[in-house]
Amino acid sequence: MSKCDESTYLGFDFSTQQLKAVELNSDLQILNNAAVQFDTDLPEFRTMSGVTIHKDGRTVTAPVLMWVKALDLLLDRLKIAGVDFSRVASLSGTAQQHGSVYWQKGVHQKLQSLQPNRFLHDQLRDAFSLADSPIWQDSSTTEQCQQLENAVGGPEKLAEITGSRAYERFTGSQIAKVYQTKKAVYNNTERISLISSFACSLFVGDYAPIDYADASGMNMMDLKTKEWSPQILQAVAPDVEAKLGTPVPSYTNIGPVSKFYVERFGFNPQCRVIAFTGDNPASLIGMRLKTGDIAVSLGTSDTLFLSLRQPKLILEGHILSSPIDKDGYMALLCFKNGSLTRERIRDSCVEGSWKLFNELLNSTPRGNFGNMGVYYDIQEIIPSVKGDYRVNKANVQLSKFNSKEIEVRALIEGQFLGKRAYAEDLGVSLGENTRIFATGGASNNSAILQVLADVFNSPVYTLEASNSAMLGSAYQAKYGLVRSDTSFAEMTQNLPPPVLACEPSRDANEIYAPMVERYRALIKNITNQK
Ligand SMILES: O=C(CO)[C@@H](O)[C@H](O)CF
Repeated sequence: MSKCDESTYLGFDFSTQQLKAVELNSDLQILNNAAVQFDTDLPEFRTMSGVTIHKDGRTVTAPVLMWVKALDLLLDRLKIAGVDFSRVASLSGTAQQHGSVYWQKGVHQKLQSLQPNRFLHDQLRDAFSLADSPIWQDSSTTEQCQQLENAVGGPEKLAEITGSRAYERFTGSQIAKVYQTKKAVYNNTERISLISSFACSLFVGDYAPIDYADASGMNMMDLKTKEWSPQILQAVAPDVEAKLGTPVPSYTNIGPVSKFYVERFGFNPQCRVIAFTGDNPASLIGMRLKTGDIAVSLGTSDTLFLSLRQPKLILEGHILSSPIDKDGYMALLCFKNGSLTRERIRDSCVEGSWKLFNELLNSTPRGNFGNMGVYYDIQEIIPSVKGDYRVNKANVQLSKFNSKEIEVRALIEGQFLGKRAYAEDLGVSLGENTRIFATGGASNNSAILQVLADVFNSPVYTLEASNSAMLGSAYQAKYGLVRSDTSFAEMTQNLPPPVLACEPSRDANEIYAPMVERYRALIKNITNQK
């Protein structure tokens, strides 16, 4: 640690299942961290894996007050972990993307005058016109998606303007649904935040702006002008622009931390709050991706993303504004059925033991004797399919495999075959210099990483910590302060290089290249069956 600079930096990650934070020193080394698990630490909100799936099976929400109460808890846990808040020079954060928070009329003044002797959740109990926020697992807005695409002239046009065709979880359709089905709520709302800018607002004690990268996941911002598209605003709901505020670059220095934190936790009044962003953009920061590298995040959602110099028109997946270069971009593929699906198959095959899961995975050959499976607990994004589907080497559909080890390998190979198929559709071409960077909870599982390396026929690297989104938000906290005289590359040049976790087997491509084509045929067959 450089002797002279005792400053520290905080990064907060409001993810689907937990709220966590990390403290870094001025050399970006990890000093402390803490976490709050929503289901177990805040059982009064009765969530399952941090969310509430409604009776229709498509509406998925999370209680806003749960996130507020989690922050009260987390700050106390950070203090117990040894964080000296007076040393924090700046903080930033990240959150699950697309979710929206609806602030009640008249709350602005309360947000600016929070009392240090009371919990945040106690003071903000009545701050939200919608108690249960729609989140990224929601798929109930198909009708509103259709309306958005019709308003601009079709899916390609919407993708050209915003970086994505209409997606059910994207905020534009979600706001439109609130306006159409809960008009009183909409009319009683003075500000609409993303979960990232809502969290940032809690720290600045004011409505924080939405950043470019997370705004790219709303189907509302013009990716080129970085302004809300007037055509789309009109199609979403009346007067919505006044409720959104103006988007800002993701590294924007928003302002000082609010008095509430200075007086309640001893933060330095000079501590700056840097704009919060979405978890995938933050993960791109945390992984310090170079052009050509591919990131695979294995979390509640699985995502695949990469840096782009220029946007491109795609209909499966998303182009977002880069979180560290306002003229750069990132491509993102998101798969809803990630860790929870892996846990379901683990529980059904080996009663919850990852050790046994890995033994079964390692006991089966690459290619799984030609067996292949796709497993979608909830409506998947790409492909738009729900349910489990299995085929044998003759591509005959089976209701089940006759062994657990076949099932385990079919799950993991199927998840990665899908990622490779859609990445190649995106224009990714796997070559001898391709590096896969793995992050997220499952990136700690070497058996799973070996399958990733084999399916992509590329070496897999991991980083110091598996939570790259949280780390990335802490890097952004410092970058937002120093960027006027230090590039991001210079700021992070002394961080440990990525670690080679595993390399592809020699026969990987001859096994998996044909399986990618069989995967495409299986998906086509399933979607035709629907
Ligand atoms: O919907 C997603 C990205 O488009 C997910 O990765 C969420 O951000 C997970 F929180």
